[in-house]
Amino acid sequence: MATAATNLALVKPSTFSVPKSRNPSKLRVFTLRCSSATANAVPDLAERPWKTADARLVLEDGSIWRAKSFGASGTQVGEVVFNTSLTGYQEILTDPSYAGQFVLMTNPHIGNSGVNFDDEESRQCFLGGLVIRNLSISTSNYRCAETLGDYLAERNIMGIYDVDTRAITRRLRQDGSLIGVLSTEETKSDEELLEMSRSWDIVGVDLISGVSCKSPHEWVDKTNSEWEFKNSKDGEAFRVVAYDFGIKHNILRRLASYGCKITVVPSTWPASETLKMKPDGVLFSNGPGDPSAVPYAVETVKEILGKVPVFGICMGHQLLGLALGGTTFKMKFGHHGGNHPVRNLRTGHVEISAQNHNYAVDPTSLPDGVEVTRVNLNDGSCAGLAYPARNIMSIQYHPEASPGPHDSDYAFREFIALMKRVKVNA
Ligand SMILES: NC(=O)CC[C@H](N)C(=O)O
Repeated sequence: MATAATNLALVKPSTFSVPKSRNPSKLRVFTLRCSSATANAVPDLAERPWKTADARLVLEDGSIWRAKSFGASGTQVGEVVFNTSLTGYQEILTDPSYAGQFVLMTNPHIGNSGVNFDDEESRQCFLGGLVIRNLSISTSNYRCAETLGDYLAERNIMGIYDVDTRAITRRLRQDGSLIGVLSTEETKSDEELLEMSRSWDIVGVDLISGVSCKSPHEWVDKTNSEWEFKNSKDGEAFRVVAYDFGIKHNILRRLASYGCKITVVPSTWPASETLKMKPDGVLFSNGPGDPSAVPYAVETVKEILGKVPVFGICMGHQLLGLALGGTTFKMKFGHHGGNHPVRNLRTGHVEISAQNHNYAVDPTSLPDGVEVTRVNLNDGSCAGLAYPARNIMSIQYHPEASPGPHDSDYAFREFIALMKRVKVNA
């Protein structure tokens, strides 16, 4: 069993799965403000100068949420998760780890700063859709290139607003993540959408292959460096191979800012090819979905471990946990937001971190020699691992933030120090 760096008791959260047998006797419809009685009292709905509800979010628990659509139209199924970040919706929209999910923002006012060309975290939006309380009626920011609605429509991503996001969040906290269907298609009945939500699942699905790059390439940042937060480079360049399981650009930017030259490789890139490149270190990136659904990636990680220093971030951390012989489990509703307190058990310091994950490593399943270096202070779950004898380090959250506070940036410095130590002693 893994050891904690201090005496702080580690919590082994119990496995949670959404009961598929929910079968409410009747469907419940929720609307915001305008009940059907009030709507009927208005003589001519078509004459209204504002938009009326034209979309539904149907959850697998039988609740139906009437809403207004923006962005793309159509019908889409996904897992609903809530994100507590106050800002940074563009980075959230382009985080590939959200593939297969609808992101519900708990901040009630979204869209006021529009979107720009520099804050993209990947080549496209991979998430299933966006659920918000209030879509800003005006967009005002000197970096703004486009409104949020136009941006989503061009990328064929559905959004809904004027929906009670607080009520849905409370439901998710109580019952756990739920599968839902977003639809603007009036021809589809509530029952049909409910059936869709109940016959779809995200567990056990390989979502990485749909978001990873297709061929290896050198990382060259095209972002205006004005937005980069700087640090003094070490003066020494380290060569890093970064496995793209759905990598966020800011991981690459932050590593480059510490002087690393990075080759990004696809998720299926053989370990033998990576080792032939003789890197100083290997990074296993964040990525969407269930880590136990990608055994090929676990095998790749296994073949690299112990041969070169490695750093795992989020999905990368989970794959490392599996490669070391541990297990992962699905959390009740996961961690998504920029305000998660984490304690570094080596230093005792608390950092406020950016997180986005639904799975976690069970620390009690790990072999001796593996150290739990960090815990999430909200629920005691494992937030970081190290295996010093094999030059392994990993964290369950996002040191690159984007969006979020920069408290955890020092993790990149730790990786640089690890590569340096191994290089000097080689
Ligand atoms: N950000 C990530 O890498 C997410 C990890 C994993 N897909 C999860 O949901 O737990």
